[in-house]
Parts: sequence; C-alpha cells; structure tokens
Amino acid sequence: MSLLVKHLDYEIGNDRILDQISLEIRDGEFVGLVGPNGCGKSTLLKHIYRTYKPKGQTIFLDGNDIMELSAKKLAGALAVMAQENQLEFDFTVRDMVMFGRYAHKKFLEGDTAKDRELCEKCLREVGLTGYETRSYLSLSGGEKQRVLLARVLMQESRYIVLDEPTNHLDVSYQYQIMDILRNQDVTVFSSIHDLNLAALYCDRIIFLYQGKIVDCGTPEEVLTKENIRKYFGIEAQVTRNEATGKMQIYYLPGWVTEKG
Ligand SMILES: Nc1ncnc2c1ncn2[C@@H]1O[C@H](COP(=O)(O)OP(=O)(O)OP(=O)(O)O)[C@@H](O)[C@H]1O
Repeated sequence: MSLLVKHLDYEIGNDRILDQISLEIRDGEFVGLVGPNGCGKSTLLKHIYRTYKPKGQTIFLDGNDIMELSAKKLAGALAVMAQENQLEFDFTVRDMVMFGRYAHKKFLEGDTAKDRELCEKCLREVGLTGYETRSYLSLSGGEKQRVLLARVLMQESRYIVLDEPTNHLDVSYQYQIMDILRNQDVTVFSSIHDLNLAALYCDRIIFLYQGKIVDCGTPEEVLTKENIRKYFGIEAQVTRNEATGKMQIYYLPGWVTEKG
C-alpha cells in the first residue's frame, strides 16, 4: 500500500515548475512536504489530487494509476484538504461535512443515522460542536479550515493529502489539528510551512526547492541548519526540546543569507 510518484515533470511556458519528482509515501506514514514559497509544493499536491493532470503514468495509489480511477474510487481512497476553497453557493456546516460521505453513497442515497453520528463525531474532534446549522461562508478563516478537516475525516479514506492545513489557525488549533491527524489510522502527506510543527509530527520530511526534491529523510536528517540556510536563506539554531524530546528550530532573523 503506497502513494507513488514517478518522474513527475510540470512546465508552465518555459518555466520548469516540477522537475523529475519521484517519491513514495508508505502505508501509515506521516510525511511532510517543506520548502520555501513558490518551490512547487501546491503544484505537486495538485497533481496528486488531480487538479492538474499528470502526463503519462506518473502517480499511483496502491499500484493503480490515479488517472484510471473513477472520481468516486479516488475519493474513497484519498481525502484532500486543499488551500483555496472558494464556494459560489453557501452551505450549512453540516452539509459541508456530509459531502465527505460522497464516496460511500449509492446514487440518490440520503444521509443515514451512521452518517449523522459520524458528522457529530468529526465536528466534535475539530471543536465545532453546535456549528451544524451555521452558514459556512459566515465562518472565520480558522473555523472554515476546521470544517474542511471534519469533512476530510468524514471521508474515512486511507490517505489524506493536505496543503498547509494549519494556515489561518491559531496556535492551539495548529497543534490540535496535527494531533488529530497524527492519531488517525491513515497515511498523511501534507505541505507544512512551520518547520517545528513538521519536526514534531512527521515521520519523514521531503524538502522541495525550485521544483526539485533536494533532501528526504527523518526530521533530524533533513531539517538541519545547513539545509535551512541553503534553501530558506536564514540562519537557524537546531536544538532538542526537553519537553517533547523532539528537535526545536530557532531562527536568527538578523542572519538572512543568500539562498541556493
Ligand atoms: N498558473 C500559473 N502560471 C504561472 N506560474 C504559476 C502558475 N501556478 C503556479 N505557478 C508558479 O509555480 C511555482 C510553484 O507554485 P506553488 O504554488 O506550487 O508553490 P508553493 O511551494 O506551494 O508556494 P507557497 O509556499 O507560497 O504556497 C511558483 O513560482 C508559482 O508562481
């Protein structure tokens, strides 16, 4: 069981946005995708959830080319929390979360008692009990983000792919959402800007720079001060956090350097 990307290239005009990306996310792993603004993280994730159509046979889910899976099959296997979620029409929070059951439904099948129970559980997990009848568009950015996570959980898929899931969230929800994801029995592949969050929650980190994978391994192997200097252009101190036992990065903002 794995998510496999093989030699994925993507160009816009003469610009190479993704350059020979190959990676494997194995069953049960929590893998973070990090790299500076514009390095291609969202573009890579958009290929995995088919917003962009990969050329040839490049992306495989449990051995199946994702382009050959029906929308329903893909939704049953892989849940997505993308960055932009602009809606033309308003829905209630309950409706938004219920959309996560699409892959489990027969044509025109209504919501079951199990669906409603699961919806309550997912909303409880993201701290939104009592929001069921609220209009989605009236919510704050962070509340919307948590509704989208509840929808992802409703999908009960084996794989969850997320583009910056902690965007818009206050510090306590950033950790809560990462905790919720970590405690699911699923495989997670997520872009993450906060390197300390990535270090705390990820089994492995894939480091992207100018459309190429430049490093891959455990947080300790990849989030070194050398890589942070080289690819983010900032000096950092990397130490161990005594409370968590995990690595802790401190940035030294007076020490911005040249990238690359
Ligand atoms: N439609 C487009 N036309 C031109 N350039 C594009 C287009 N879409 C993406 N790009 C460029 O591709 C590069 C990769 O963008 P992408 O959104 O994947 O980066 P990212 O790593 O997710 O960035 P961020 O951390 O800022 O979210 C950027 O330089 C971006 O400007």
